[in-house]
Amino acid sequence: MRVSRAAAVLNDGRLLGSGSGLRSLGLQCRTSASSSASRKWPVGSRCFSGTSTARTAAAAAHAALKQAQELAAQNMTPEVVAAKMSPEETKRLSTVRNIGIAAHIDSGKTTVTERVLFYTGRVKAIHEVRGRDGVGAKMDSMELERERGITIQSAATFCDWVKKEPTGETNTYHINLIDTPGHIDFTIEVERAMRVLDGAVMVLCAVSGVQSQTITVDRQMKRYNVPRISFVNKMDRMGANPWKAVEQINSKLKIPAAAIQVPIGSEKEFEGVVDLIDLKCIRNDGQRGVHLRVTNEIPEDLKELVQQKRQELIEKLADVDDEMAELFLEEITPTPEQIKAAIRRATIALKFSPVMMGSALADKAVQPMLDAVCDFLPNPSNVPNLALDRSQGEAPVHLIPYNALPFVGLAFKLEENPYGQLTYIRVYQGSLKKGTFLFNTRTNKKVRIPRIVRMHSNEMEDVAEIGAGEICAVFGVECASGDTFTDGNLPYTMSSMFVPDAVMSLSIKPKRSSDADAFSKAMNRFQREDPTFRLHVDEESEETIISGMGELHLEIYVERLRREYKVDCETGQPRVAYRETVTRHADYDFLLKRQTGGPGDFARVMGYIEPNEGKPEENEFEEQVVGGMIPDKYLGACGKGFEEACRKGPLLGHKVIGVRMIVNDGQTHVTDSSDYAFNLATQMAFRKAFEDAGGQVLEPLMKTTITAPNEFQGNILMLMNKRGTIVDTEIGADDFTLVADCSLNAMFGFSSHIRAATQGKGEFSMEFSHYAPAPVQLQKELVAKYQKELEAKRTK
Ligand SMILES: Nc1nc2c(ncn2[C@@H]2O[C@H](COP(=O)(O)OP(=O)(O)OP(=O)(O)O)[C@@H](O)[C@H]2O)c(=O)[nH]1
Repeated sequence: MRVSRAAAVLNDGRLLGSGSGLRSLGLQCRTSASSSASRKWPVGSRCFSGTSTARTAAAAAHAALKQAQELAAQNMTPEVVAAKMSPEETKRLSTVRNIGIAAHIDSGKTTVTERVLFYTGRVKAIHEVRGRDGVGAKMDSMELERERGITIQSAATFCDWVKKEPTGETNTYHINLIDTPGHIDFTIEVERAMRVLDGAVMVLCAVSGVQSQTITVDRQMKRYNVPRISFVNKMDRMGANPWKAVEQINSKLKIPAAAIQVPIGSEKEFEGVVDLIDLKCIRNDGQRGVHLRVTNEIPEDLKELVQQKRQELIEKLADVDDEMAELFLEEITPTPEQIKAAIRRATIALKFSPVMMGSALADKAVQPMLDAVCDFLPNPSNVPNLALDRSQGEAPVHLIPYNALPFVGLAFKLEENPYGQLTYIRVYQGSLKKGTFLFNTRTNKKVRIPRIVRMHSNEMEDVAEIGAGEICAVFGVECASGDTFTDGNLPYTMSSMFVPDAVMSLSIKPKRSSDADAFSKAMNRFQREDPTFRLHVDEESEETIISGMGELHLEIYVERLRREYKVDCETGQPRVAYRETVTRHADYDFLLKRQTGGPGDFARVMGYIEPNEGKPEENEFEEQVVGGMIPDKYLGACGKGFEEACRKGPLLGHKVIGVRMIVNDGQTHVTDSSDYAFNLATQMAFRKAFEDAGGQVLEPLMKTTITAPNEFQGNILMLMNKRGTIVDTEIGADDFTLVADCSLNAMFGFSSHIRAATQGKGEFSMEFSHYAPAPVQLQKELVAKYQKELEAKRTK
């Protein structure tokens, strides 16, 4: 028997399944295989019976299930899926876009989104981020966001874009849009957006180009195979250079990219763009640039550049697209339609990113970017979406965004608002009607959907039904972030998103004891909404500890407590989330024998602990007892004892990871043995063996990306030598990028060091990479401090 429960509990916060299995099957997957053991579901086991209406419903459900499984059983490309859909479905889906806007901090995501909402008629007036009118951008609805001018939570909205096609006809595209935060501390917001979106607009600053956080966002887009177009914003700024951004997308992000526009004028004189595909000039006119003035006359001084950049675009496309390569080899000049089709194919195939440019703040060239969203980003049927069929050993199956098929959706975000709990759902298959029942595949519970809304930042619009491939929010549904919902007939589950481990913690307590209720209410809510925010009570110090992705992340929650719940808190110093592990094999033989009058406690456990080879962040418990020396009924208690011991390591009281514990022998007593005794004996045996097995403190290493002008390279190298291991450097024409694995401990206060070393021109971003042994001296100091604290408590 293999008890894997310990691993499941201890690995909270890790990637829920890796997806590599699917990839190795040759499937381009956007999901990852869940590793959880599956209960086998008999297909169609939830049958209707009784009335004839019910029987008709049962027959319909059965037919739909069969159709879904037949379609899913074929290894379909999105084209085949599209061919199977009715013309009405194909038409509906062809105009749906689910997109995210993601970028480095302050690149202008929110400002761009505000223009998108204005030009699509979603908002009547434009309000700027930290604008003088004091209103703030629509998508930064939280008071804190407006005050600080940063996005903390991703916000969803939708709008309709009426696109003029080259033929003169118009098509209305329905765009679901998510504006995501730029700060790494709120990275979970980007992760969950990427998990459910079909495409993205990557915004870059025309002066800074690819920045440290652009690289992180790029990794997230790659993790979920999200096709993207790029928008070089801030073309009105001094020093704007879109060509540097294009070069850096190619060199730093390693994505073949080419501009599809050329700027007309630059900096303060920036007027608009020349479209390299249709060879037209596009300028904005009217208040807030609502009108587009499109002309065929290309300014004389731009003609050569336009020629050169158009040729570069065609050559780049020929590198990544077969049809374009053929035309290129035959020296045929492609038509605008052929170029557009090649860009669309290559973008959706993740081989290319078309680059546009403009200035959101100056209301210039945003509309062509919206056209590009429709032209080049996929509709929901263009990207494969997989679920796991639990009736077939979790075999991957394609979901088809077809309204008539049984429902499958993923709850990707929870949020509490004054009307109750709101759950954001991406509908992958089937449609969702108000009042219907859905089945939560994790809890096996049926839930009624009383209300469906479409979100527009913090406002909402009620709808009666939402179609396949769309995003909506529902009220009154008890669930967790990442739960799969089906109609109850499909034994499908979808994998969830990547949840990074918390790396920083601090102690917190309300200043007034009367605030305890409000405090715990707020904490419950924050934890439900944000899987990277955790809370626990330290048993020894009895302190409440919150942990998260960084100082800003925790600071924002402390501030939200004060503002939204009127709870003022005292906080301790930020602490690093260390881990503990073992370095070698050690045997144990532990006897617990206590007689304190009445029934005693007796349990003997024998075996060994060792490093969990190949799984350094997981724990595993295994029993190899022969001859029933420990009966089955106590082995479960041993497993639990191991889990409990791993929650609080012997060295520092931090979590234990990467340890395997084997129980292979033991002894019981007729009257004094119990679950309690075996649980306790295992914990004590573990603690003792931990010492013999070379216990070690691990510290989080952060993948740190630094970008700065080239002249500061020496200074940065000096800074980093003390802090970590440099894993990559890349020197561009003006600035360089350095990637290093740094100990989080060494990074406290790093922002002021980097500012001093680069005259404020350098910047950095950090994300958790892995755990590694802490320096020996630090380990000694930490252990000594912890043991002293324990001793002080014992003698108190
Ligand atoms: N000059 C210039 N400034 C811009 C432009 N777009 C945005 N800005 C300014 O850049 C700053 C940041 O803009 P935001 O839209 O908040 O950027 P963001 O990427 O959403 O920021 P975070 O979500 O906090 O990462 C604001 O002061 C904007 O007014 C632009 O096209 N030109």
